[in-house]
Amino acid sequence: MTILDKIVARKKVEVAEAKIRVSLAELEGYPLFKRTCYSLQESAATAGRTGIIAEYKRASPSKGLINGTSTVQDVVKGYQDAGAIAISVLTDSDFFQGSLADLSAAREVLSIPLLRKEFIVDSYQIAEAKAYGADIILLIAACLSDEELTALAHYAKSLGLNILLEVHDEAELNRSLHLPVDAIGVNNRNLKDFVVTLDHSYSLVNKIPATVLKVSESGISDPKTIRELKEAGFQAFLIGENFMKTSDPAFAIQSFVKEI
Ligand SMILES: O=P(O)(O)OC[C@@H](O)[C@@H](O)c1c[nH]c2ccccc12
Repeated sequence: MTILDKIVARKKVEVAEAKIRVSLAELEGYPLFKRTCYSLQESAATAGRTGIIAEYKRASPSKGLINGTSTVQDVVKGYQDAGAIAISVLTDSDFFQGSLADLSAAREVLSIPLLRKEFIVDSYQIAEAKAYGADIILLIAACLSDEELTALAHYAKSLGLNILLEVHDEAELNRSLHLPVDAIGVNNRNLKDFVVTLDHSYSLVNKIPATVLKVSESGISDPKTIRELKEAGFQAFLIGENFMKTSDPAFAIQSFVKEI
């Protein structure tokens, strides 16, 4: 069993429990459920922004505890001030020490798109994302069938959410090309064995359609890498640990963007 299998198995139990606590009809009545989402593509095209999707990540299965002290609102405000095009907040608790409370706390202080970073296996989680203030959801091709991807993507679009579709290889990309997504992210980290290599980004970038935002995800720690990925055709860069591993992630992103 890979870590991804473990997370997905746990997720199905969590979702079943959540549905008992709060019905879909209740989620649809939450005040944030009605809000109009910010557009990720518009944010990326706004002058003065950096292309960085900056992530609030306390812990991860590959690194353990990354940052146990920096609070979500301080960090995401700092990311926004530094010119991030969007903010990613982990909401998984068991493996990443995140929560939906982190997501809605981030929403309170942000005026740029917010991504619910989650292992989505059920449309209920998409309704939750909307209800807690997300503008973007993540769909991970590695943990969804073609039928699931299609159904989840159409449901997210019906709620006005943006979709970041995550792939790791060409087969996953090919399965995703017909979906109504706003961005395609190439995860440089293999979620099955945690091996990180930027080769995935470089080999897939030209196969991603020009109509979607091209995102390179994970393992980025050097401003020079951003310049090279841009040169190769990427428009956005998902970065978590490199900022979160410092005692002041907001300061870390500010120094980083000066060099890109
Ligand atoms: O911390 P990093 O190496 O900068 O990576 C950030 C982000 O790409 C990573 O957290 C991530 C990418 N895809 C995911 C899917 C689930 C959980 C986490 C992720």
